[in-house]
Amino acid sequence: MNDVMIEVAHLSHTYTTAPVKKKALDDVSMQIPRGECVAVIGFNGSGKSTLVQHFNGLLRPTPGSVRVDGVDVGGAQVNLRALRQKVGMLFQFPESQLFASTIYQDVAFGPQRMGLGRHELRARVKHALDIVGLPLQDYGQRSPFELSGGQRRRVALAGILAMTPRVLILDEPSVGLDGEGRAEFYAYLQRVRQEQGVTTILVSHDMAEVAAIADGLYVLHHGKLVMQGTPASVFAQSEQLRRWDLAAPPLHELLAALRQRGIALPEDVMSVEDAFHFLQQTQKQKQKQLPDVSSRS
Ligand SMILES: Nc1ncnc2c1ncn2[C@@H]1O[C@H](COP(=O)(O)OP(=O)(O)OP(=O)(O)O)[C@@H](O)[C@H]1O
Repeated sequence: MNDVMIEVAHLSHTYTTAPVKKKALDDVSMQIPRGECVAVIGFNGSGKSTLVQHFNGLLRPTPGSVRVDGVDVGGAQVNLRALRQKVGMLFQFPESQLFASTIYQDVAFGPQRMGLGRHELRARVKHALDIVGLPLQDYGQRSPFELSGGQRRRVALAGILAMTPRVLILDEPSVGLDGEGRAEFYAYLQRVRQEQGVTTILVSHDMAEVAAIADGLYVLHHGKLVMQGTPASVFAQSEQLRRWDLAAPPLHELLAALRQRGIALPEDVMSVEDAFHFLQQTQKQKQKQLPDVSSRS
């Protein structure tokens, strides 16, 4: 099996509907590995949403190409329905798109249109609601409108999971949630990744969030892909990021400042605990190397 889930080659996109033409993507090429969680970051208007809308066929690549699981999504033969089943997309404020009178009906809406039998449909809805922590027996017959914002967003996520996608795109999934709602949402997202091995693409402004969850980052600036790498390697470039109106999370700023002052923290040191452990080990090694003056008399 190919290790690349999404392959973008020389993709550009110009909106022609606005009063002035707008080049939103400019010759972007990238390869998103299968099963990883990656994040697309960049200042407002840098092209993040435009890029990910190419992954499920909402926008067609002209010029350039996008292949999802080996299939050219711009090809004349592409089956858009099958593509959207494979690539689930959670838009910003997805809870505003809930419409059915029960949570069951809402989550069942997508898979119902796939022509599944009643038992398979119910099993899928049950599994999806279990994953997001809203068990069918407790929540299935309730109205989504009785739930908190964070819970409603999880219902929307369950609606996508019930389609068993191989790729999950989340556009600013935590915007508008309070701290607890965010933490809960991300805990369930981690579970989705562990249980279903979906390739996850996150569009986010929240750098601490992406540092905590993503395996890899892609940085867009004025429609161009200007940097890519692990969160540690990208956030180590804090001066460069500032030029693109981005800021590394405070913890990474602190680690970068320590490195600049000569403390040789390895790149995989990503938390206060890691840094503390590393410094403690270094201290111990130094002490071992010192001559033991106490035994001399
Ligand atoms: N439908 C559209 N018609 C015309 N211009 C558009 C359209 N959608 C986006 N744009 C413009 O294309 C550029 C990229 O927009 P896009 O939404 O992809 O950026 P973004 O990085 O996702 O922004 P944000 O962080 O604000 O959501 C922006 O200048 C935007 O104004």
